[in-house]
Order: sequence, then C-alpha cells, then structure tokens
Amino acid sequence: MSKATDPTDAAETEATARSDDRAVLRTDGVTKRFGGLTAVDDVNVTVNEGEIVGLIGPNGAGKSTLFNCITGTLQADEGSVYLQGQDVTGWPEYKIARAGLGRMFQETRIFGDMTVEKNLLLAAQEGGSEVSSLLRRPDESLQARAQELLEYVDLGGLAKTRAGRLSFGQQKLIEFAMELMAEPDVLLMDEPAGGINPSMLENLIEYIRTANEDEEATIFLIEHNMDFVMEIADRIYVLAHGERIAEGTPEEIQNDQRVLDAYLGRE
Ligand SMILES: Nc1ncnc2c1ncn2[C@@H]1O[C@H](COP(=O)(O)OP(=O)(O)OP(=O)(O)O)[C@@H](O)[C@H]1O
Repeated sequence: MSKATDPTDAAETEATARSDDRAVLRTDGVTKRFGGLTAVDDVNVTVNEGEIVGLIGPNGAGKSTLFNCITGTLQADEGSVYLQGQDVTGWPEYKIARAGLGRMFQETRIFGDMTVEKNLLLAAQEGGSEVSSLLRRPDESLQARAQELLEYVDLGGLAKTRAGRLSFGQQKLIEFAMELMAEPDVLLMDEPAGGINPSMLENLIEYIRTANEDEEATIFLIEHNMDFVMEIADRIYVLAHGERIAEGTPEEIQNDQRVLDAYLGRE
C-alpha cells in the first residue's frame, strides 16, 4: 500500500536504523498518564511481520490506551511508536492509518444502507483509492478482491445484500474483510471475539488464520476471551496496572505466576 513518507523527517533515518528487520510495529517506552494515573507505563512491544500477537490483561490494565497511543488516537506522554521502522510518534491518526496501520473496533462501522460490496469498496480508500470513482466506476480488480475476501469469510453470496440486514457476527466478519481491503501492514483488532456467539468463534479463528497465512496479514489483538487468544496468538503480551508484566508464547503465559497473580488481583 502507499506509504505516507516524509523525506524531511530526520527521525525516520534514525528509527529505520534502530528497528528490527522484521518489526512491522514497535513501541519504545510508551507512557500515557491521565492526571495522576499512569495508564500505560514505559511499555515496549514488537509485532513482527506475519505474526499474530495478543495483548491481554485485567480490566483497566491499559490495553486500549496502548492501542490508542499506537494509532494516534491519543498522544503518548513519553516514548515512541515505529511503523515499518518509521517513527510515527505524534502523527495524526489518519496519517498513521495511511502509512499502513489498520484498526478494527469492537463496534462495527458499517454503512447499513449500502450493500456489503460497497462497504468493502469504500474501505479500499484507506489504501489510497478515490472514494467517488470507487463507488461510480469500481475498478474490476477491486471488485474481484472484495468478492475474494467475502468468500474468505464464507459470505460470498451476500455481496449485493444491504449490510444493515446482516447479523452482528456477520457484520464483524464484513468489517474484518473491509480492513483487509485496505491491505494494512498491521491490523489492530479490539476484542474480535467480543459479542460473537460461541459457534462462530471457531470460524473466526479459522478466518483470522487464513488471512494470516494466505494474505500474510500481521495482527495485533486485544482479547478477553482466553481460549480464543491462547489458540490464535503466536505470542502474547500481558499488561497489568499499565506495566508490561510478561511476554511469551501462549504456553509460557498460561504458566507464568505473575500473570496468574495479576488476574487474581494478587500483586
Ligand atoms: N480518557 C481517560 N481519562 C481518564 N482515565 C482514563 C481514560 N482512558 C482510560 N483511563 C483509565 O486508564 C486505565 C487504563 O484503561 P484502559 O481502557 O486502557 O484499560 P483496558 O486494559 O483497555 O481495560 P478494559 O479491558 O476494561 O477495556 C484505567 O484505569 C482507565 O480508567
């Protein structure tokens, strides 16, 4: 996808030099305070190309705040955020999105009066295409891409259906397909399993895995559903009271005493 590079940005060269080769996303000492509360405290995370990385922690641990600092929704008080090695700290949200960061929210942002296909075509604008031309004369390759992504999530037959008629679970899958339309370098997902009925959860795991394997989608996700995150993530970061208390494979995290204590409120 197109990158919003600023050749005059001196920090870029430095950031590129410091970055891990495979790191699509990296935070370095990100700290965010709300008055006297340190919601995110000196947090370092790295998401490498092709990984599915989980972010977990008890309620109020700072997960959403960290996501918001990464996406530019909030400005960190300290620390830096690097996307593909480029220092994007302080950039406005739209510019970070254009530079390759996708975000899928808990609530869907679908246009209910438009068809599923038009929603997908609109989402492609985040990848740099013009909105008006997309809707009037959609590019055949984009249409084919939309159909392909709908088939990934087993909703291929619903392209011409009004999106508002779909169930919440189906709308979430459409939103996932929409995010993939923009071909983000990394996709942040906020509780993808939230509100999804248990029978659909296994499917969601399969769709995210397929996107990861076939589309090489790199994913960073917040999730409260432990079974889900343990099954899907390659690596997991754990936050508690704003601090990163653990990092490891799902197996390591499940056996980490600090993590168990944090969840039981025993720090
Ligand atoms: N805009 C804000 N103003 C003041 N305090 C905030 C703000 N946003 C978050 N906080 C506080 O910062 C801390 C971290 O909140 P955050 O929402 O990031 O946690 P979380 O891990 O995402 O929690 P949850 O799992 O419950 O969504 C909490 O104590 C929260 O009350």
